[in-house]
Amino acid sequence: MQSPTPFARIGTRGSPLALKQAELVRSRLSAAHGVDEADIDIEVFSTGGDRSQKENTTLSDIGGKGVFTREIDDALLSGRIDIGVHSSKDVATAMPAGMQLAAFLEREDVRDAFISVTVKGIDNLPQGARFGTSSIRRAAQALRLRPDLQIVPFRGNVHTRLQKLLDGVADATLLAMAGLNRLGEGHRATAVLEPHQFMPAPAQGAIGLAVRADDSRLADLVAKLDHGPTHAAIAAERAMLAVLDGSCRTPVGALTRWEGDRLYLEGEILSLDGQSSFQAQDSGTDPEAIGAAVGQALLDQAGTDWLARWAAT
Ligand SMILES: NCc1[nH]cc(CCC(=O)O)c1CC(=O)O
Repeated sequence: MQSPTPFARIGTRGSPLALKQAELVRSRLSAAHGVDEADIDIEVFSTGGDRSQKENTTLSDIGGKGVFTREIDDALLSGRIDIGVHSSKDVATAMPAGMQLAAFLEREDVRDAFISVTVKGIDNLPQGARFGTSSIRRAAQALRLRPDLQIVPFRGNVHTRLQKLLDGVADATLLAMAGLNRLGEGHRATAVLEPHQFMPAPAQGAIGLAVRADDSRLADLVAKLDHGPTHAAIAAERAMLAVLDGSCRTPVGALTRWEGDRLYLEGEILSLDGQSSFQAQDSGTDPEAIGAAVGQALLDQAGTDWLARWAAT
């Protein structure tokens, strides 16, 4: 039911995971501000990333930056909605002028899950097994351990991918634990992967709230939902990604942890076949500075022409 004068209008994609996340944000907003959930509208948008799901395209094919957010960004900037709810890992580092990721809910499990209906782990896959993923990061990480694997394109929402496994389209896949948990499907994980071997995507597992940069009412509204440690970690990971071009054409992993007040960031870039990789790490108290330093250290090792040599075309 659309309220005539909603307290806030939330914009989201329409996948089951995106809707769950939007509903979570609505319930948090309602609790934080003492308003009825019925006074918070959820508006669903189809993004370019959603429309290309049926094709055998990788995310780098469909243009990368902003492909899962553009329609929601436009609605935010035009004032049709007040808050864009995103999986932060799908948000390009270069955001449109006039908007910002202002708040982050507490992060879910950052790790990737290995899922198979036939084997217990990646080591148990038979020679030349079909590994379903359209993520160049996950493909590179899997190929690093198992260069014999045959990577097969695997798109669609979480349930579609789980069904494809049951249908035998691939022998195994990787999915974010965060998405599985939010959908109540965490039990589908065959194994949770060690996050240094399978470093998560920068900002994986964190719901981000985008608002218009000039709107202080909205900034205050979402500030109550912000989880400080998550916000700082995402800032560091995204700052690292920004130095590394910020596109999804290159396999990039990031992992943060706290030791007291000190934030540690580890970063990794891989060649598409996973046979070359570079790692760097730094720590400190300024998230943006840590991220920039790790990104630069990775670039220094890989050489300035790394993107041309390693990027998906
Ligand atoms: N690109 C799709 C996407 N975007 C965010 C998540 C998972 C949830 C999250 O990272 O917050 C997923 C699915 C997946 O990678 O398994």
